[in-house]
Amino acid sequence: MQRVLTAVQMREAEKAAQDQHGMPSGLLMENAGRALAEAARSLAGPGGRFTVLCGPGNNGGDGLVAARFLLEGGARVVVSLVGDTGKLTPEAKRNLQALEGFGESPRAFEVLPEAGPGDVVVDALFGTGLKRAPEGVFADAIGTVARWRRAGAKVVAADVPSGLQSDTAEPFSPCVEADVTVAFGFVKPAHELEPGASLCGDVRRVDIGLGGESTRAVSGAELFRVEEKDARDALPKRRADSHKGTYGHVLVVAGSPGKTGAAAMVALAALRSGAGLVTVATRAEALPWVMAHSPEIMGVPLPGEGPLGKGDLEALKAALEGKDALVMGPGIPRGPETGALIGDLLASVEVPAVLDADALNAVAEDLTVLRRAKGPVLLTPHPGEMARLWGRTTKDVQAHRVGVALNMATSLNVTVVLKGSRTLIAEAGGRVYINPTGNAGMATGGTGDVLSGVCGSLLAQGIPLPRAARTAVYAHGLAGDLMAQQRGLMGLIATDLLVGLGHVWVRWER
Ligand SMILES: NC(=O)C1=CN([C@@H]2O[C@H](COP(=O)(O)OP(=O)(O)OC[C@H]3O[C@@H](n4cnc5c(N)ncnc54)[C@H](O)[C@@H]3O)[C@@H](O)[C@H]2O)[C@@H](O)CC1
Ligand SMILES: [K+]
Repeated sequence: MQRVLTAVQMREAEKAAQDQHGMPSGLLMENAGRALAEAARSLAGPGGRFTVLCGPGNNGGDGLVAARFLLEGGARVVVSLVGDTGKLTPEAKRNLQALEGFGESPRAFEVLPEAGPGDVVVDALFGTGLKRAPEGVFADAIGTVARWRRAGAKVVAADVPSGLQSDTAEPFSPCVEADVTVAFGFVKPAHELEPGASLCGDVRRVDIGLGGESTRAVSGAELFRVEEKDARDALPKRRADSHKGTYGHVLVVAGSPGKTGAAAMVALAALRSGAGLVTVATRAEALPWVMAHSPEIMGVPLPGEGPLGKGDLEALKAALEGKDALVMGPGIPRGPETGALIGDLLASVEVPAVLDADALNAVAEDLTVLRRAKGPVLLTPHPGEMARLWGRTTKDVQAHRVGVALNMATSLNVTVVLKGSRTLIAEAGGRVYINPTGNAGMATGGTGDVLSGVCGSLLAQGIPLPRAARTAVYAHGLAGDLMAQQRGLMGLIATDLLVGLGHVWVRWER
């Protein structure tokens, strides 16, 4: 799986490469600059000119190396050192001298020739060392890059587009918008999380001699990007001599009059993701409507009326007998006792449980009920539900997605799937996974119900948390990506994902 490193972890990786593998830091910069030059060359039109803007830190040093390689290849190159040249890092200074040895002296960026179609601008102003919003001459330089890009020039960013905060993926104003970003050694949160990811353009990660996955960074949360192989390898093999009992029985507690479709989508997603059997438990008045959606769905009526409460405990415990996973929440009738009911239920059974939608809103009133759970628990909030769980605004959640998901997972000892563009999967104790699949077409009612069904299905088939959650999230997003090719982002609806899941499994079963 691909590691995603923070700025502090990058420095640790650099130090480890020096101490453990004897890599001189100058060689790391040399490798970074050479890869940057290659990327720049790949974007240029015939006869295009290269403009390299270098800042005062090591990011600027990478730009100076790139300029030297471009010159060596015979390209037309102009270089500018932006800011106080007296503050250059020793490594950048050495590369400035080497560049001058090639006969190219940096100029003030204000006097550089305009760039347009066929030309390439190399943005090496700031990388992971950016500390505050770019101002003065730096802001002017970033503004100039934007003007050149509007005129048709391509922009390649060294490591991180300048102005983008590497650890949070939040841009300062102004911020470079790149066509290609060359990520040195490891990808960073800025490349993988929104809104940063959209500002990076096409991200190309290159090895520069940091020692790959063997370099263990220790500080802070461990971040990873979910890879397709990881998700695919988690799937159980369907053996020829297996039967429906081999693949688990999911109990879905979902639906109410007016929301029977939610229960049906959970159940169908579970069936379409390999579970052997799926039973829906819901109020008697809603049950026939849920079951009418598909003959494969089995049902158990919950006696009583109105919101789910403590009076439903015994019926739910009975319904859970012989089941391998529970999915609870989409479309349930919620009342003042629903949170306590969920707490009592989780305290009395050991099956893995997925809580979604109104089950999350119910436990938000008293999160401590989750601490009594006997089995593994997965929460799948969207940002609004997470805001209720955390007692803050949705905006706060979105601004601190990694930290919020990780804190919730660790403090409650559960796995958390925080939905949204680049869904996060956080496990108790410090690991957060970033999912790369999915698209804006999936911002439509019911896609969350489908996800909770896939999660429950994989859990029932014996894939443990948090791996089941990673696999489900990846597959669900990929289903959306494949179906968007047929429906368009505008036309995609939740039940399309049930078809899309089929395409995912075909692709992975090959
Ligand atoms: N860590 C590694 O292993 C490697 C890092 N390399 C490069 O080094 C970069 C990090 O270098 P640095 O730590 O020197 O950081 P940067 O080059 O990103 O920038 C740091 C410099 O900019 C100044 N600065 C920060 N924000 C500013 C602002 N808003 N206005 C004005 N000045 C500001 C700082 O005071 C410092 O002088 C990486 O992004 C990468 O490009 C590469 O050379 C290869 C190896
Ligand atoms: K940069």
